[in-house]
Amino acid sequence: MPSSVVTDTIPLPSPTNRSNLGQSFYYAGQGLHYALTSQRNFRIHVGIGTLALIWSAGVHLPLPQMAIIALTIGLVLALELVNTALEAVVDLSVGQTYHELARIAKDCAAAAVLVTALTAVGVAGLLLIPPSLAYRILG
Ligand SMILES: Nc1ncnc2c1ncn2[C@@H]1O[C@H](COP(=O)(O)OP(=O)(O)OP(=O)(O)O)[C@@H](O)[C@H]1O
Repeated sequence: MPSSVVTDTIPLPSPTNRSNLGQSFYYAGQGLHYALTSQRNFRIHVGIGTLALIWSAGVHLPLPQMAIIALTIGLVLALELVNTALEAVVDLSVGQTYHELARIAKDCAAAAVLVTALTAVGVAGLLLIPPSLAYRILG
């Protein structure tokens, strides 16, 4: 967690001020903003995902295949956000102290991101390399 994050506790606003739909989108946007500004890995995944989609469009990949690639990118980004949330909760509960369960929780969450990222690379390779080679050979 970045050292700039304020971890002091303050009272929550009353539930009525937190429960409407617009506010829910606002809070989700805040989460996205936090991940984009503080998590280097999240930015890398956004960049690679964008490149994969541009590549897909460049070789005129059919829409269903493009949708599969978009789905795997979304999965990686969503898990990266869950990983960030879990890191925050672990840090909240153990602070700066070493705890074996904290290590396991963080390592497993990081492994979950890694598994989906490797899967996304495999899927993108399978779907993008053949048409890219054909595109190159046929001009
Ligand atoms: N409180 C803790 N107790 C034990 N091990 C910890 C603890 N905090 C972190 N670790 C270990 O250090 C690793 C890195 O944790 P850290 O919180 O620095 O994540 P990070 O490197 O910021 O992850 P990311 O790059 O995804 O944000 C964890 O995967 C875990 O192995």
